[in-house]
Amino acid sequence: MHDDSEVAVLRLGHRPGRDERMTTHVGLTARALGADRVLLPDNAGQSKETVADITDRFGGPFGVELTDSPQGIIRNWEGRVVHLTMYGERVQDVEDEIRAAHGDEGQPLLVVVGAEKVPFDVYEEADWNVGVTNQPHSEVAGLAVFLDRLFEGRELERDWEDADRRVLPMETGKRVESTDEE
Ligand SMILES: C[S@@+](CC[C@H](N)C(=O)[O-])C[C@H]1O[C@@H](n2cnc3c(N)ncnc32)[C@H](O)[C@@H]1O
Repeated sequence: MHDDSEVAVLRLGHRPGRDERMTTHVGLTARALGADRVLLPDNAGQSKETVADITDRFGGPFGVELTDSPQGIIRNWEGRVVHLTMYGERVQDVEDEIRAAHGDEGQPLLVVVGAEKVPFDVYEEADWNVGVTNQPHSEVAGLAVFLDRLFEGRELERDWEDADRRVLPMETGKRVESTDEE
């Protein structure tokens, strides 16, 4: 989140058509909840465009990239790898250790989420396989809870740079203002 070492999110797998919204939402959630960038499979170009467009309008910094070798990213990652999976260790049991590696030791963190079945190699290559509950749900939900635990809520207070527009929080109604008004 720019006050610590890097946090990148890697989306493993993307079924064109079927996963379009989910892959986009992995990117948008990574951005909104404090990751520095998201890496998407190279067949997810439309999701990349949408995330880049939101970043242009609502601010950053946030990076979105395509990769033709998601598993290569994991193998070559210079830092620690967290794989989110319902089969993993309980997030509440390992979050301190992960936070210490990232925050105190300054290790860049790669957070991996799947789509369909995740190859077993990923379970072996990850430093932590982490379950946000051990119940089946979604990569977007798992990612959101994990990032909020990692940052201990600080991501909710962040400022956005180079935004064209900003939402004014309201009890009722919707108000979006142009940042040119300042
Ligand atoms: C539809 S699930 C696929 C589940 C599949 N059985 C597997 O783990 O290989 C898609 C992704 O959501 C995430 N996910 C689902 N449930 C989760 C949980 N309880 N904790 C953490 N991540 C979860 C994982 O990243 C998973 O790869």
